[in-house]
Amino acid sequence: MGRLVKDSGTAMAKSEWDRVKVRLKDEVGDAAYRSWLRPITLHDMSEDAVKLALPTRFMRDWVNTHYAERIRTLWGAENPAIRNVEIVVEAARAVSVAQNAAKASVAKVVPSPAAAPVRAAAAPCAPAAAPNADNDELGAPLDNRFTFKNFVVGKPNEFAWAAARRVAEADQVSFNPLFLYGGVGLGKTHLMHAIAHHIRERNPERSVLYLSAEKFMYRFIRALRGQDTMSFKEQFRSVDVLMIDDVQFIAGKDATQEEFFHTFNALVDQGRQIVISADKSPSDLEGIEERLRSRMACGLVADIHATTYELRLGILHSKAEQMGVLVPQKVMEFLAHKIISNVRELEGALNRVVAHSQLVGRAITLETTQEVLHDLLRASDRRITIEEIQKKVAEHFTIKLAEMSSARRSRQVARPRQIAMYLAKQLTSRSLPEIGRKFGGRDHTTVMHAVKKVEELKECDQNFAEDVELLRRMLQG
Ligand SMILES: Nc1ncnc2c1ncn2[C@@H]1O[C@H](COP(=O)(O)OP(=O)(O)OP(=O)(O)O)[C@@H](O)[C@H]1O
Repeated sequence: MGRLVKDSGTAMAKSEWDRVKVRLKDEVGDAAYRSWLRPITLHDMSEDAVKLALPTRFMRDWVNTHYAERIRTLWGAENPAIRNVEIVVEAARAVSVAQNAAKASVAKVVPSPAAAPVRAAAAPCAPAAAPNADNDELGAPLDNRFTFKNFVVGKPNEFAWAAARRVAEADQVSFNPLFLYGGVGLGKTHLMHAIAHHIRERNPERSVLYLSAEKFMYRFIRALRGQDTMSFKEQFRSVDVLMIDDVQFIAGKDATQEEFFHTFNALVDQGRQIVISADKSPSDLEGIEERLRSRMACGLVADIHATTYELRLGILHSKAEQMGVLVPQKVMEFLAHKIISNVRELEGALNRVVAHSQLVGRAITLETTQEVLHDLLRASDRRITIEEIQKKVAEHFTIKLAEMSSARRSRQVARPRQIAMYLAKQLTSRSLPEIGRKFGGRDHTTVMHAVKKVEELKECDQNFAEDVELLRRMLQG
């Protein structure tokens, strides 16, 4: 790449890129834009070439195959001097975005999905924890995968993530304590481990102690039994950073709370950092003494919200890349639509699909995914009815609802009917014969044909694909 253009050039490139993005969004539609094009960043630019960056190799390859030509043409129209548009993987993006965001403000909005590391293949069901010897005695082992690099940032978790980074990067105590809370499986433990890893890497002489509240209690009870509370106190009060996960566990455990309260105060007084996680905010923690609750709330309280579709998709890309497997975009979108409960389940679903494909030696497709996750999908099915689907599709194409069951075969009604059958297969747990019966008593092979036809059309006709995607979104609320 030639000479780098300086500030004014960069600003110009940015506005050109903004305009190209608007055109692209118009052309490819909202869903594809959000999945593939919005995460692109302008990496750098010379007089005749532009370098764009994406956070994962998978995304880079996808964009290269499907959109690069169009980007080149549109950029050429904006600025004829640009002859070459290159797309690269920028794995470090999460860190730099992270650092900037943490510096600027803990609440700063960052794009999602964030960068994922490019790593060699790993078994889909790799053991969770790789014990970290120096923490083994008193604390709990850290999971080597739970790093900032592997944490995908999106709207629901950006505040907690930025606060965690701030604590991990600060040389002095910033917020004390940092209190992270959120529902099950949304990444609290991941962020806690990431803080511990980061501090240890940057500053190996700082002693970081990470453990669950449950383990804290057991160690305390053991010390009481062994009449060795002095050394217990000493051990806990001499660390630089104390991290207690799932503090809700000590609800109702008065003696443990009392001890924790004193440990907490002793550490804060000495200017040591404390990080706590829980499933609820301090004020909502039942069974925890008021004085402890107010202590826990007096630093920074940051919550992690339920995931969004975009975050789930970003996490799936990141996890697939970490495993070194190629998962079709259709399957990722399907999973991101369907497995909405939490990240742990989403990850579990992806692991199952990948493990199945590797074990039976079959490619991952939408069909195999639906088969493998049959039980999970049924449970998470939001009970969209076939009647609702028929109604919505009929309204969308302005045909009569009765045409869904009629024998008419003209394209004008047959195509919407096929789309409705396809959506019924995708969004409900009804079998093909059941679907057929709801569409005027048609045979299951007709439904199968409709599903296949719609998939083919989605592949080759972008507008059609957008239409179907739009309907799906409307139905899923
Ligand atoms: N933003 C994210 N990016 C990547 N992985 C994530 C993210 N959020 C959660 N995960 C993954 O989801 C799984 C569950 O996360 P974690 O154990 O941190 O949840 P938790 O909030 O501590 O749950 P619990 O309340 O059950 O303790 C982990 O494998 C973690 O790596």
